[in-house]
Amino acid sequence: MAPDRDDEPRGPAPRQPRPAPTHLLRNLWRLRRYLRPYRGQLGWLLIAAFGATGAGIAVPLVIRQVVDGPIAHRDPAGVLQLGLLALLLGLVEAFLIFIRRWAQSSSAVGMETTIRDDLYAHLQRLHIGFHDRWQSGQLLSRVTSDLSVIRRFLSFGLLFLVVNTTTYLTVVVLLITLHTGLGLLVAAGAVPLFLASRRFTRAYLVAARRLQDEQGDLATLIEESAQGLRTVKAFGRRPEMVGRFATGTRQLHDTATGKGRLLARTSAQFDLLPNLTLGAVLVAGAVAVAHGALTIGELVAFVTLQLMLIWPIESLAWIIANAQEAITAADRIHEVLDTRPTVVDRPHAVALPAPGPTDTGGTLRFDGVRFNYPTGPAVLRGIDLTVEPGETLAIVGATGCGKTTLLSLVPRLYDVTAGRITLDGRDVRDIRLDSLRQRVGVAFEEATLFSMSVRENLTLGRPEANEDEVRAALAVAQADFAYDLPWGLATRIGEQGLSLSGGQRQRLALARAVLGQPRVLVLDDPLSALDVHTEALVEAALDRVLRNTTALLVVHRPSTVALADRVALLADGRITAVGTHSELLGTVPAYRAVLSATGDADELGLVRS
Ligand SMILES: Nc1ncnc2c1ncn2[C@@H]1O[C@H](COP(=O)(O)OP(=O)(O)OP(=O)(O)O)[C@@H](O)[C@H]1O
Repeated sequence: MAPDRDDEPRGPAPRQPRPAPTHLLRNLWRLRRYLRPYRGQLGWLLIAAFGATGAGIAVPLVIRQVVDGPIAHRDPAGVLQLGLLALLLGLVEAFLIFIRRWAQSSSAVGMETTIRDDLYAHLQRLHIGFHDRWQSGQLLSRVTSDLSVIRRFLSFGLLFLVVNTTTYLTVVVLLITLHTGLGLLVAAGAVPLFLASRRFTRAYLVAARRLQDEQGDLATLIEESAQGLRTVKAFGRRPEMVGRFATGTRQLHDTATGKGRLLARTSAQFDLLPNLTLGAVLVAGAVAVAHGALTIGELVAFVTLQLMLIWPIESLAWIIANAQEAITAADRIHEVLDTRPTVVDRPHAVALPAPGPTDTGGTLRFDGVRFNYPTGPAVLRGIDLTVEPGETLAIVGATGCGKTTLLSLVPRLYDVTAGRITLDGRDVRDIRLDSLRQRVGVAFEEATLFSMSVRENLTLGRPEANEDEVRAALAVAQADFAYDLPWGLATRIGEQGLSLSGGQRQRLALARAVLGQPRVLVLDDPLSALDVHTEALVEAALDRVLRNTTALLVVHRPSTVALADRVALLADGRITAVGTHSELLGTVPAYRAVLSATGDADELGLVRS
């Protein structure tokens, strides 16, 4: 529904103003494309469903024949004949129900899988800005519980809606044919049914959406506390977290109870109605039989047929509830599917030629680059900077001045708001994203590892890397410890790499960045978690890699500045000074102030000498 929501404020789950029900229905309708591959199966499903219903409806008509014919005329052979026909109809009904259920389950699960795959692929395509704003629990609940709701509706709710409505209309028409007055009495029951359904639909829609949103909030809370478990325990905040969770579950409980009560109230009304009309029909039917306006066989057939209306009417509340949940779930899913990725290939974007073995880094240039996050003030207000091929440029600046942001623009995790960044003279937006990201190796301060093997983590961006390249990358990052893990590089590391130390994670992330010698390296304080000794070893090894690579390096510690050929000072969204470390140390007091705030005087002196 919302086409692109980049302008929305950052915050908890993006919540939508309540859209009109017709608008919501459209989102459910749009999912019909997922039904297309199952057209054949669905055709069989409908034929089987209608056939089974037809066989069921025919049984009371056979009963009428039995009562008014062979039984009235004491003809045992006729009873046997019609009895066998009723049995046959019963068998046909059972067989068709089996076919329906079989077609139903395989097509519904298939559709759910396809939508889930599409949703996940779309989430991967979406820009970082989208993920900044959306709680992961809200995404998780969409990919899991919302899709299950839709599957339930497509496999049961929708089918029963069609079959039960058809059954209802067919039976009512048959009842009117059998006896107009009694038939119209039954048909009149549709009016209160319609009014109650309308009221229920409106209220249930709101409750269903609220429950789904709250489930998403709770999933976020679980995910956050699982990830931050160490912090929570270390600060002794367990009771608070348990309290927060209890508040969330209480809220969810109240909404679910309210929703359940709404359904129970309406179901009771729907249960009452067919029984009231049945009572009225029995009394009026007996009178009609007494006056000879109806045969006993017709009354038996009438009542048996009327009994067939009980399930369609009683199940109506459940079907409406299921449909409302599916409508809101489809709406929530389209909130994601309708968000267009903003960082995409431009129409004429080109792939860069494959780098040769003797290639060195390319020229990286920032040209009047400005950037602000959608909801914040300008972070970068006009950056002009050139990093020559093979040069290493360190970015130094006070905390929060925009160093990480500046680095994120190179592999296009975000796009510049104004100005441009070029690689060998070509705007990075004119380079195909996959090609650009192959050329640019990245390691951020927060080393993100996935719950897969060490090797898979290392070769994430370069699955084709061979054993020697992996070994070389691990050597640069001083991460040979990976070979000593229980299963070597095949060792599966826990979620977020939590089974490793911070320094080990950081070294693996650095190895991943340098794997395959990318032309441009973007490193955000890549050595911050290392001890002084390991840092020195990594620096020595990294120094060799950096000679052939254009590198942009965020540096907090003076010791890491040693890796850089030149340093740029970032302040107030601009580059206020560029030079060698010793030049800036001698001539720019702001530079010295920033570095002395992060490193000790000895370190400063060490680098100066
Ligand atoms: N995803 C985001 N959405 C909105 N604002 C953000 C986002 N990420 C960072 N910011 C803001 O942008 C500014 C620059 O952040 P950035 O992380 O680039 O600074 P930094 O210089 O790398 O900080 P540090 O040295 O502490 O790592 C900060 O004011 C921060 O609050």
